Amino acid sequence: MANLKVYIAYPMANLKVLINVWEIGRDSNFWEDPLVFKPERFWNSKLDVRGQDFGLIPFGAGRRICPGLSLALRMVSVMLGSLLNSFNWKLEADINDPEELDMEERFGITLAKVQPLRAIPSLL
Ligand code: HEM
Repeated sequence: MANLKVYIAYPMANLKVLINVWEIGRDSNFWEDPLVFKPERFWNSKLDVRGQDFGLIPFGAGRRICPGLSLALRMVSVMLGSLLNSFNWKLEADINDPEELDMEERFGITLAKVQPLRAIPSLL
């Protein structure tokens, strides 16, 4: 289990707890090669993304867990599969090697890339 990275704030006497999900995802005590893009790490993984394993909580956890979780888990694979099956895709600026992608992150409440990822679809 990853160490929970917890921040506590006291705005107007209401206790707020913020969980640093960004840091959990980069914790080398929990993830092997945390900075390497390795989707196959999840192939035989028993991690439960439904708020049970705090090493991976894309939908949050507890009372305020995302209520759209079940819909999202079904729809993301359907949408992504449809897009991949319906079009040819290439990266903007004729980048052929994904290693050349600029993955720099912009600081904010939610994480964004400095250079947006632009993929161009063409008909099959
Ligand atoms: C891949 C897709 C999605 C991801 C990664 C995601 C992630 C999240 C996260 C991290 C939270 C905050 C949970 C917390 O505070 O602990 C949240 C809240 C919420 N999500 Fe999602 N979500 C997704 C899709 C959806 C969909 C499809 C719906 C609705 C159809 C939805 C509706 C909501 C609502 C209403 C909240 C606020 C819940 C509350 O504050 O009590 N989400 N979501």
